[in-house]
Amino acid sequence: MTILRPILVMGICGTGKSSVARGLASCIGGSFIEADQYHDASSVARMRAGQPLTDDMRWGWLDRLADAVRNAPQRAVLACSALGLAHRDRLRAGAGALDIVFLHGDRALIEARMIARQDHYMPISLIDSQLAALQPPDPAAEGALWIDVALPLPAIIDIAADTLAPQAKTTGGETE
Ligand SMILES: Nc1ncnc2c1ncn2[C@@H]1O[C@H](COP(=O)(O)OP(=O)(O)O)[C@@H](O)[C@H]1O
Ligand SMILES: O=C(O)[C@H](O)[C@@H](O)[C@H](O)[C@H](O)COP(=O)(O)O
Repeated sequence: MTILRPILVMGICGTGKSSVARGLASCIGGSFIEADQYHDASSVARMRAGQPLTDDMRWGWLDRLADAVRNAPQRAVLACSALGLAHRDRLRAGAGALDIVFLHGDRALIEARMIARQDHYMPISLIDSQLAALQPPDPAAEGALWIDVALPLPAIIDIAADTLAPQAKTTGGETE
């Protein structure tokens, strides 16, 4: 039996983390984990008010996420911004080594998608602080697959599944 690494789908707000991670988990028989659901209420209120989180507000959140990844019944597929190297290191400290899908793209495109997105607490004004905090993951050192979000969602999911879980994709399951 092969031990597969959990998958982190990361990027700034509006890049499609939730959409890609949900679709990828469904495609490979993994467990989708949505980081937005692990914030405490004060963090959500702060972002809703247009204030970025500080690292002190992020550590506990990242630790809860690492627990969720470790305890996932199937291969975890985590949608989480994980903008900085220190944030990813914190996840890895609790959850072990990760495969990474890094969603990146044109700022204007991402902004347009955030404007079109309904019912989300994250204001468009936080794009700038997200970009300032972003430390793109090194493809070699961190094992990160970079995908341009200009691609259609099904194509992004296909590339990620083909690269990170080809057997699960073709067999419809992870056990072997
Ligand atoms: N590849 C894509 N092409 C077109 N629209 C997309 C794509 N990925 C995501 N979207 C849309 O963009 C918006 C932001 O996606 P979402 O998954 O909420 O991003 P994030 O979780 O990174 O904030 C949503 O309305 C989603 O339906
Ligand atoms: O989908 C989004 O818009 C983001 O994922 C957002 O909801 C997330 O909660 C923040 O990114 C907080 O975390 P950071 O400030 O560490 O990115």
